[in-house]
Amino acid sequence: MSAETKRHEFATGEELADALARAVARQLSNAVKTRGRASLAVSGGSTPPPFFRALSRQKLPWENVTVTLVDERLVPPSSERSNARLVAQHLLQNDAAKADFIGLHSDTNDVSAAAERASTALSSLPQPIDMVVLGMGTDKHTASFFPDAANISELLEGDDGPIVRPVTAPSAGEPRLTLSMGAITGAAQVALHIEGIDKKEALNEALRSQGRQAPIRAVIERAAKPVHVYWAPKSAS
Ligand SMILES: O=C(O)[C@H](O)[C@@H](O)[C@H](O)[C@H](O)COP(=O)(O)O
Repeated sequence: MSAETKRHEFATGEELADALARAVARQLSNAVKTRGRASLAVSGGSTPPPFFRALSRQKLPWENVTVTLVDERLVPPSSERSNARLVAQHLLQNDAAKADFIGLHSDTNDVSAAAERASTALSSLPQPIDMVVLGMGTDKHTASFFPDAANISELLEGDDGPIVRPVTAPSAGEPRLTLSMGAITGAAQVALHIEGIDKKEALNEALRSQGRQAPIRAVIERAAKPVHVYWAPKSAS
C-alpha cells in the first residue's frame, strides 16, 4: 500500500480555509449531480472553524447534503467539548444551514452502547461518504485513532464492521466515538487539514518512519485514493 498524498500549501490559514471550502463544495456539488445526495464527515478540534465558516457560505444544494462527524467526544451537545456544538456554531450556518446533520451523541455514558447507537443513526448516511475532512494531532492521531487507545490495533485494522467505534485512551480526555477505518478510507475523497510546522513535521515523520505505524500513516496507506493534505503555517489568531 502506498502512503501517497497530494499537498496543497498556503501562506495563511485564511487562504487555506477558502481553498478547502471550495474544494469540498465542488466535491459535494458533483456528488449531488451524480446521485442526488451527498455526505460530508468533518473533524472537530481548534483548527476547523475558519474552514467551517468559509464552507458555510459556499453556494451548493445544501438541502441534499448530510453532514456528520468523523469523531465525537462522549459529552452532551451543550458541552464546550462537543464537536456537534462546534459544527452547529460554525458550519451549519448561512447557506449550509439547510444541510441535514447526523451527530454521534446519544444519552448514555457507556461508550460501547453509544457507538452502537451512533452506527444505527448513520445507517441512513449516503455511503461511501463523499468527503471526509480529517485533522491530526502532533502525536499523529487522526479521527479518534489515538496511539494509546486500548483498541488501537483493532481501530487501525477495522475495515469491516460497525461504522462507529468506541475509543478509550488516556491521551484523548473523554471516551470517544470515531468513524471506522473503513468508513474513512472508503470515502470518495479524504482531506487532511493541518496547520503549523509541528504538525507538518509530525506528518512527514509518520510517512518516513518504518516503525510501528502511526495512525495517520495507516489511514493514508489504506485510503482508496491519495489523501489531499491542506497545510498553512499556524494562523496568528
Ligand atoms: O475531536 C477531535 O479532537 C478531532 O476530531 C481530532 O482528531 C482533531 O482533528 C485533532 O485532535 C486535531 O485537533 P486540533 O485541531 O485542536 O489541533
